[in-house]
Amino acid sequence: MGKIFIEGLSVDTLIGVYDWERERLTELSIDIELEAELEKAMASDDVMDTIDYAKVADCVVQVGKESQFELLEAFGAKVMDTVLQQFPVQGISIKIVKPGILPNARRVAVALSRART
Ligand SMILES: Nc1nc2c(c(=O)[nH]1)N=C([C@H](O)[C@@H](O)CO)CN2
Repeated sequence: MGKIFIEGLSVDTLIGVYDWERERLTELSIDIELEAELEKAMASDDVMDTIDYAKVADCVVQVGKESQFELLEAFGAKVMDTVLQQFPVQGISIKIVKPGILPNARRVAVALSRART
């Protein structure tokens, strides 16, 4: 078993509770941690034997393009379910950062995780 990380992935999506947030896209920054079996790729040196992090990143960007959630929590659930569906990972943890949304905080974030059942 091993881990693959994608850090600071920029994802534009329609998200937010308030009317003004639903008039434009918001740029989120997402950290992703994937738990996966990496022994085969360690031996073969072949990208076909691992989780291609470029494909995971494209998948998450696409989820952002297609979704219109109010809450970071609901968006995060969709991201995790989609990655678990499309890639042979054992588990996924994500941190979704929404910068500059509160006047008195640099950023807000939620951290979520799911394991394959
Ligand atoms: N736990 C959460 N709280 C809030 C969220 C959220 O996604 N999760 N979102 C909002 C608004 O959309 C925020 O971006 C602006 O205040 C408020 N609280």
